[in-house]
Amino acid sequence: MLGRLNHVAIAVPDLAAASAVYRNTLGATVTDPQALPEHGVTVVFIELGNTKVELLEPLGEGSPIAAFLAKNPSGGMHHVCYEVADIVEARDRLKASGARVLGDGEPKTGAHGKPVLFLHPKDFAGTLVELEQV
Ligand SMILES: CC[C@@H](C(=O)O)C(=O)SCCNC(=O)CCNC(=O)[C@H](O)C(C)(C)COP(=O)(O)OP(=O)(O)OC[C@H]1O[C@@H](n2cnc3c(N)ncnc32)[C@H](O)[C@@H]1OP(=O)(O)O
Ligand SMILES: [Co+2]
Repeated sequence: MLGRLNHVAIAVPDLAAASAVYRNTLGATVTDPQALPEHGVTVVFIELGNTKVELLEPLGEGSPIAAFLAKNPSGGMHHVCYEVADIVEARDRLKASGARVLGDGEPKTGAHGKPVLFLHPKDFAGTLVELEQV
C-alpha cells in the first residue's frame, strides 16, 4: 500500500525562528510560508532531495497541533507522510482492518494540492500518519 516517504513534519511554536535555523544554521532551502486555514496550520517545506521536512505552526482557533505544542512547547516531530496511489482504497482497507481515520474520514486537499488523510497515532506505533495520494 505504501509508496515513498513524502515528508516528516515538525510542529514548532515559531515558524520564522525554526525556518531561520534550517536556513542559516543547517544551510537548507526553505519555502515561503503557506497559510492553510482549512488545516489550522501555516507550513514551510525544506526539500532534501530524497524527501521533505514540513515545519508546522498553529493557525487560528482550534488548530489540530495546539495540544501537541502545549505538551511539547519547544516543538517536536509531529507526523510522517507516506504516498499512496489510491487514497480511498487505502482508507477503506485500513478502516476494514480496524484503524481509525481522523476527521470525517474524507480526504482533504493538502499542502501540495493532493488528497490527504490522517490516521490515529495510537493505531500506528504512537506515530500520527498522513497519507497523500500522488
Ligand atoms: C498542511 C496540510 C497537511 C499536509 O499537506 O502536509 C498537514 O500536514 S496538516 C497537519 C496538521 N493536521 C493534523 O494533524 C490533522 C490530524 N490530527 C488530529 O486530528 C489531531 O492532532 C489528533 C492526532 C487526533 C490529536 O489530537 P489532540 O487534540 O492533539 O490530542 P488527543 O488528546 O486527542 O490525543 C490522543 C492521544 O494521541 C497522542 N498524540 C496526539 N498527537 C500526536 C502526535 N502528533 N504524535 C503522536 N501522538 C500524538 C496524545 O498525546 C494522546 O495520547 P495520550 O496522552 O497517551 O492519551
Ligand atoms: Co503533513
